Amino acid sequence: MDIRVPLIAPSVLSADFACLGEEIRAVDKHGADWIHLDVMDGHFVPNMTFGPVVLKSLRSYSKLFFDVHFMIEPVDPFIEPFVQAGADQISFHIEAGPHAHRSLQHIKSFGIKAGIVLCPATPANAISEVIDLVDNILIMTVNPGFGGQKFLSSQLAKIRAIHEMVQKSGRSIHISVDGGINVQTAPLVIEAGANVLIAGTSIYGQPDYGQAIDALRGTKK
Ligand SMILES: O=C(CO)[C@H](O)[C@H](O)COP(=O)(O)O
Ligand SMILES: [Fe+2]
Repeated sequence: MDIRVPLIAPSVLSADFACLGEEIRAVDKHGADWIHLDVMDGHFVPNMTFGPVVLKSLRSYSKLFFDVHFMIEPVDPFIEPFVQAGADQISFHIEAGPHAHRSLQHIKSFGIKAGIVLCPATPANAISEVIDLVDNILIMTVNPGFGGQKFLSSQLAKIRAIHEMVQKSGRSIHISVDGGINVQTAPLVIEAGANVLIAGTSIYGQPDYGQAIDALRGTKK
C-alpha cells in the first residue's frame, strides 16, 4: 500500500443536507475516492444524522465506494439494512459493545468490507484481537459526533502504533483518519501511516471542492 498517495474520502456531515445527492455527485466529479457517510443515533454520540432509507436514495448519485461510519449502539441490527441500502464498507466503534468479533463476521458474511473505529480515549491495542478480520481501521482524531472540531495531535502516536500492527499482520488494511483533517494536519497523519483522509469541513466548507480535494492529496491542478 502506497501511503504517499492517500485516498480522499469527503465526509458528507459538512455537506448541505437539503441536496445531499448533488453534494455527493459534486465530489465524485472532482476526484473523491470514497464517500464517507456518518451514521449517528443520538445515543452513542450526542447527534443524529440518517438511516438506511436515506443511504439507499443517495446510492443513485454515485458509484464511488460508500464508506459508512457507524456511531450507533447497538450495531448488529443495522448491519443488514445498510448492506441492502448499498454500503460498500461498514466500520463501527470498538467501544459500541463487547461483541466486535461477531459484528465483524456479520458484516463480512454479506461480502462487503468491514472496519473498526477507535475513539481518542481508546488505546491501539484494544483492537489487537480483531485485526485479522478488518479491512479498515479508522482512528478518530476528534471525539465523534460533530464536524468542524480541532484535530487532536495526541492521536498521532496511535496512528503510528496501528501502522506498526498492520505491518506486522502482513495484511492489506486501510488506515483511515477522521476529524480535523486539513492541509495542515494531512501531512502529519500521512507521515504517521494513515492512507485514507476523511474530511468534512476542509472539503465541503470550501468554495471549490476540486481544489480542496487536490490540496489534501498534495497535488496541484
Ligand atoms: O465522524 C465524523 C464526526 O464524528 C466526521 O466524519 C468528521 O468529523 C468529519 O468532519 P471534519 O472533517 O469537519 O472534522
Ligand atoms: Fe466519520
